[in-house]
Amino acid sequence: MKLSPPCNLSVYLSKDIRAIETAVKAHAPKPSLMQRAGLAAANLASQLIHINEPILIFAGPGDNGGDAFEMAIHLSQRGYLVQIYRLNEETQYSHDAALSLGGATNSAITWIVSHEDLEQALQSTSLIVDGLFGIGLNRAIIGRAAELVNLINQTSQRRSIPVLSLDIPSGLNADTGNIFTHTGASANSITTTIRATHTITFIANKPGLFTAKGRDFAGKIILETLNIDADSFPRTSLYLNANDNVTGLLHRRNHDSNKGSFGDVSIIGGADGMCGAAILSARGALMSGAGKVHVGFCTEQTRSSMEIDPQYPEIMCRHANDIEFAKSVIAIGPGLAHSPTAKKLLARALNESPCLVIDADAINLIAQDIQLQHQVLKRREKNFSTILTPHPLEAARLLNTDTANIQRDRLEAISELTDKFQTIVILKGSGSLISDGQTTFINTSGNPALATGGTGDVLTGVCAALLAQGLAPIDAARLACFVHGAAADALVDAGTGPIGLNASELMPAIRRQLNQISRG
Ligand SMILES: NC(=O)C1=CN([C@@H]2O[C@H](COP(=O)(O)OP(=O)(O)OC[C@H]3O[C@@H](n4cnc5c(N)ncnc54)[C@H](O)[C@@H]3O)[C@@H](O)[C@H]2O)[C@@H](O)CC1
Ligand SMILES: [K+]
Repeated sequence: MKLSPPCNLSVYLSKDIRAIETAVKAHAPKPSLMQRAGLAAANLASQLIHINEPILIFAGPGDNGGDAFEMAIHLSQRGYLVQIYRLNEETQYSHDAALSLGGATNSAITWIVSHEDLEQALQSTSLIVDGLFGIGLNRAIIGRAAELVNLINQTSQRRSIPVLSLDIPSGLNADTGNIFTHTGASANSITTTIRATHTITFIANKPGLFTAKGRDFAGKIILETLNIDADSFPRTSLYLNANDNVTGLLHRRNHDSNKGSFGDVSIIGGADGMCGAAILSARGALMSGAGKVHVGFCTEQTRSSMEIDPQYPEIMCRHANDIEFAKSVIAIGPGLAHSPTAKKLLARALNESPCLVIDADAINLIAQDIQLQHQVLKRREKNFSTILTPHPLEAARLLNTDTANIQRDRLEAISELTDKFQTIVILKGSGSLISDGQTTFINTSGNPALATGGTGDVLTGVCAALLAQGLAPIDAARLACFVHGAAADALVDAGTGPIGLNASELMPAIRRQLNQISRG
């Protein structure tokens, strides 16, 4: 993969961003990063609202507030009616922020002090700017700051006006995408965060904007690298998974092809009463271009529980025992259940299948059985490819913890999973993570329409089909996640969802995405 930082898909933790800031301050101090950030934010605001419209800017006690002052200076020079509300006026500003405050004080800006004036400004403003806290936030927002956050959120919702967050929505953890939480005397947890319509993020993308709660609070994300020289960016092992870096993973097909050119996929699962999950995976594989697709049903009888998939007779139905595990890409788990037969089939797949996707009940069986875990590890020694696709609860089972602990820091969780199992892992959820243990990608497509039964089974089928078409396992996992999410996005844009979108409707849309990408 040709990706080297800085590019608009690179992602950095806040400690790395601090290091970049330090390097820039040493080598290219002028204009200051705060001045550059303020100018970039003013340019964006100018696109969001018309000249002469009022803007209400909230400035916090740190350098995020400094960015806000710089922005205010530019906007007032351009003729906007700028009003600023400062949190914590006795604060000890940094050198840069104090300079910016000085500049703002000498500009034609209205400083709001009283509660009445603030109420009035909230009623009349066309844009709210959140410069309260950035990557320096280190605890939950409480007290007056929390009141302001709630006022901002309520006003923007009631009046349908945009909220532009500077760097990151105040309250969001830039590294994890979680909201800082405070447990008060009543033991009730307080979580307070700005719900932005736009976030202009400075220097580099932060993971917290794209995973966990980030996508719900950041709105549209605009990256401003502030003209920082490429040499100031360290190497990163964290990237976004987006259209720009998945295009090209799936090649245009040669005319001189046959069904053998695109590989065989066999889905192992569909125990009695759970055929649907395996069928959805098989259809997902078929619609994603696999040459031949089998389902091996894991039933207690010797015969397959279904003779045929009536809607897609192309899918060949067998008993799982009749599948040749070494000869096709195997996806095991959807509807597999926990029977002794299921366990035997999983042990066989781990031992024999060079290319394996492990999902659902197969993950749960592995979580409960140390012997199966050893078998997963042995696959690496044999140079076999393996993709594990847990959702947060399955991930928690694999790591002997609970879902909250997985979601607390999803990047840390996926790193533990790749370390423990030495496989490629897709940690599903908002901002799915994909990692091979060396490089981690945060998926940027998808929406809540995917939060319905069966979509995970489809994803498994898509992964398997892409492996069967010869993609490297990490590329298959990345492309599968991207098209799965992009298909849901396209359907929602067309009005099919988010409410009521189902897994079956997703598959034709995935097929369209794959065809677009292979042409692109
Ligand atoms: N350092 C730099 O060179 C640059 C910084 N920039 C901006 O500066 C931001 C980081 O600035 P800072 O490190 O000053 O941090 P912040 O502006 O995020 O705020 C931290 C300040 O708030 C206080 N604080 C933290 N949590 C609090 C809470 N829950 N309630 C009340 N007070 C709390 C801290 O004690 C500190 O004074 C970035 O996000 C970005 O917006 C940009 O100007 C680009 C350059
Ligand atoms: K902010």
